[in-house]
Amino acid sequence: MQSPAIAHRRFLNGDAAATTFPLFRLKPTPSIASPFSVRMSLREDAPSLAVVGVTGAVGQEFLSVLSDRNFPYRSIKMLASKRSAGKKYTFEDNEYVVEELTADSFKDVDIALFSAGGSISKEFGPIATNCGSVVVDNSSAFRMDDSVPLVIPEVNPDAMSHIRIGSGKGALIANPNCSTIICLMAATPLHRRAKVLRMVVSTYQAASGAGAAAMEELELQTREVLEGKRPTCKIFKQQVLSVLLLYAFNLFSHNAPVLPNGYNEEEMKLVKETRKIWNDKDIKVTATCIRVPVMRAHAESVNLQFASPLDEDEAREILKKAPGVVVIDDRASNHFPTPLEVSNKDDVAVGRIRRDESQDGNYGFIGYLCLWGPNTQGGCSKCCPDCRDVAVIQDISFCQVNLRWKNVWLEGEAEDVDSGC
Ligand SMILES: NC(=O)C1=CN([C@@H]2O[C@H](COP(=O)(O)OP(=O)(O)OC[C@H]3O[C@@H](n4cnc5c(N)ncnc54)[C@H](OP(=O)(O)O)[C@@H]3O)[C@@H](O)[C@H]2O)C=CC1
Ligand SMILES: N[C@@H](CC(=O)OP(=O)(O)O)C(=O)O
Repeated sequence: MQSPAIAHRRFLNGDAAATTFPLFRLKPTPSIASPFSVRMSLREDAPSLAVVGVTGAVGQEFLSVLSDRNFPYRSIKMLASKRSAGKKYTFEDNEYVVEELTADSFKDVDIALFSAGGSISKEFGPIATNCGSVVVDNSSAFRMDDSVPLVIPEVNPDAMSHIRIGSGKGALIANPNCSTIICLMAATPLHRRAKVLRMVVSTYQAASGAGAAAMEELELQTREVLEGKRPTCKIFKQQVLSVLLLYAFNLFSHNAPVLPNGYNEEEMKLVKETRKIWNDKDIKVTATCIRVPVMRAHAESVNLQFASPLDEDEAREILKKAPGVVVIDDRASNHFPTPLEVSNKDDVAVGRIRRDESQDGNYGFIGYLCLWGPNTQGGCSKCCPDCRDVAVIQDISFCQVNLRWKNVWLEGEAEDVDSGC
């Protein structure tokens, strides 16, 4: 049996020889470059970037999206732990050496994309902003900090409208949890029309959300089980007793720690982050998060209760027009979103759209969402030279690389600020 290509490896294995991008591409329809298209990503007038956690699943996805979007940059620093220092990657025909992340890493860095875990963000995020970098942080470290915007570009871009890249003034932008992003990408357009009072979410989360090691373990365990071998279990453990969990051919409650109220942290992120992003402390949200043996692309069932009636057909039309959302909802052929179908696609796919018959009138709605990784809706990361919208990277699913910073880059003159670096 041939090994399925795991896209997170596309820049990995760079130890000895430089790795050429891309090792694996899962894009169903490879784009055919127009004879007139000119790659303009590497350019002197573009921001300098740093990717913190570049060797990880999310970091690799950052690189992939930067490349796919033709994101403009004048330089990229590839940063990871001491373990990875010295690894070489080839990205867009240039060779890079992974550097150890240190307090000196952010000199002259305009945009720092962080995906090395919460503790690294807590330690190095402020260092980077003091150096004048705009940090897009994928961890949960600053999400609930009142002074830090928690942004889904399609939902609440205004929350970061005051931030300017290249101004010399650093800033932090937090990326929501992947399950929150998926849910709100679809629920927000409906919320704007009929006001959501209550939301019940059940998730089916892929291995990718747990990092590169979990993806590798799922693949390995699957092989071992099929070959009749004892499966290797290292990644997922039960809380307290540390009993190891078999992931292949199984599913279990999300591996995030369970809190005293019985919810796990992943579930409570959905609750708290929704309130912050919608700026609505009264919104009622309840969630159940489950890890399923799918390599990538999270799925969710979302049940909404509205303040005003909303007709099913109108809901479908709203979703069809929603930025970053695609409707796959063919009842006749039982064709709805699947993780495999959305893998490597940009949009949140929504299907199973139907009135909730357990609620009176048209006040209830059920949908099923599926999403993989990068989500840029009409993002200007294509970067025509006069384009003033620049993509923003944000993390969706395991990468949630959804870079759409409205009017952040190329706006205003850089101020002469002493960054202290
Ligand atoms: N917003 C969201 O929904 C999601 C956010 N995330 C965030 O991204 C983080 C990374 O996820 P993922 O890529 O899946 O994890 P991986 O385990 O695949 O990668 C971890 C990365 O962090 C780096 N790292 C670890 N320790 C250090 C250190 N001391 N100094 C510098 N770099 C270090 C690793 O480098 P090395 O290879 O050298 O060890 C590696 O590049 C998560 O911890 C989470 O905070 C992840 C998934 C979803
Ligand atoms: N949401 C990821 C875990 C994660 O990294 O979440 P967060 O970004 O909130 O730390 C998952 O699928 O498990």
